[in-house]
Amino acid sequence: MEERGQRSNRRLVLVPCPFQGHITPMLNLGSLLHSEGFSIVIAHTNFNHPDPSGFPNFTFASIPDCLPKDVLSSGDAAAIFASLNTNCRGPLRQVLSDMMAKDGATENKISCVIYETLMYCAEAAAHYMKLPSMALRTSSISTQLVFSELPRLQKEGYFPSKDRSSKDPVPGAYPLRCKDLPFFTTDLEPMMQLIATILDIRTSSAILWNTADCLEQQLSDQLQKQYSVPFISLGPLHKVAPASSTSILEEETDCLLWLDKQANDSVIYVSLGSLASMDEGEFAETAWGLANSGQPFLWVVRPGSVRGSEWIELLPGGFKEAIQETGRLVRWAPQKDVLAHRAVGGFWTHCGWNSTLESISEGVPMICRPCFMDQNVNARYLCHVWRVGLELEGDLDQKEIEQAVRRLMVEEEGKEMRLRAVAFKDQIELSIRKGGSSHAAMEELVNLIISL
Ligand SMILES: O=c1ccn([C@@H]2O[C@H](COP(=O)(O)OP(=O)(O)O[C@H]3O[C@H](CO)[C@@H](O)[C@H](O)[C@H]3O)[C@@H](O)[C@H]2O)c(=O)[nH]1
Repeated sequence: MEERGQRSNRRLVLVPCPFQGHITPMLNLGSLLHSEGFSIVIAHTNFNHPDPSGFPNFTFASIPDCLPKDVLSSGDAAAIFASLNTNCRGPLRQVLSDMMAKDGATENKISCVIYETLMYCAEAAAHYMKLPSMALRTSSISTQLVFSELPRLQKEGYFPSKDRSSKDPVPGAYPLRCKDLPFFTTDLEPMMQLIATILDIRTSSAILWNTADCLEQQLSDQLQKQYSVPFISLGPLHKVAPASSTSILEEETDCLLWLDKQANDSVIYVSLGSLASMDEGEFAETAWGLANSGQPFLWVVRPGSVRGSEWIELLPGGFKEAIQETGRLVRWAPQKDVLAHRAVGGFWTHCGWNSTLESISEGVPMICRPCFMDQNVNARYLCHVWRVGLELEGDLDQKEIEQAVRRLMVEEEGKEMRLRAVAFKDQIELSIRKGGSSHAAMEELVNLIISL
């Protein structure tokens, strides 16, 4: 087998999708492959480009995405990804071609293009340039399995669900109920087309997953039957290859000092990730629900995440005074450090896949409040299959929030969830060590790249 020291002339071009929850796992993957001796190039869009200063060992190549402002501000995922892929196809081909021309007769060659499936134009660009490629999925295998069932469920009338609160089981999609099927905030047909494109791996040599076997092995075996290329489950990538900060927003790290002053497992951390938002009424209910729960809380209110305001202008009167002792609000937190802090005993999450993995990896149980897309599926698995979360359903109501916080943080039910979450944390730690499944997956990936 090729020695690690001989691999630096093998260049890997990584193409992330330019949103926080997608950039992070790709940069983690880059760090992992760099530690295996490969040279890493990040081919990124101008929009939301990652900060190269945290990655002195990587080369960064910019792709002009020309993403129109009105498409971006529409929040229409299908339109945004259609535009990104159409606009980036030519420039990405050019970036690859320039790199290959520069390489000339030297030994430093592109061994593989690894792209996030939402940047599917990279598969076509790599194929056109006769370069091998691999796809990285940044959401769960359970979600992909459900995505693959959507055309059938649409035909059978289960999707999109007519009643978004229906708890009727979905035939052939255990453990999902109608309300757990992915929820799209925009037109259905363009989203179905986008999903079909993501599912359709044409020329790539493997699908890489940011997941761990202790969570999704059975689902992986099931979905693998639909594909001829191997699945490689490398995650959780933030544990396997912690990269320096990949945050697009500035982290308010002094909240860690505030956490230092709190008792073990006492704080509920609240964050809806990088995209989800709430309206003014939901914001007020959340504020009072947290304040009245009696538990200390650290709440991320991302600028712009409360519709109609810049930041926290819409906080109800009297709230700031009420939480002086117990609460802390930040714009953006160092989430992984927060979840790893001994004082944090629970996480109210929107169930984005990164947040899900980051919480489970630290043994932190969750209040699950999914907003859209894959988050409903993740929430169902968290609450029903892995049993490390409780669901906060229906319209947000301060009394119900108070109750959910107490169930998770104080009551027996929450303690049992914490024990199960800690058991997953232990399994994950084993899986990333030598002899574990994610470690073995990394070796498989290295060998596959070398063999291409
Ligand atoms: O204050 C904060 C809040 C979040 N994060 C980080 O931001 C990321 C958020 O990712 P995720 O939890 O996956 O949520 P989204 O940003 O909403 O991610 C998008 O991408 C995910 C991966 O494909 C999908 O699962 C989600 O549904 C989709 O909305 C995580 O790594 C967090 O650690 C911080 O660092 N600080």
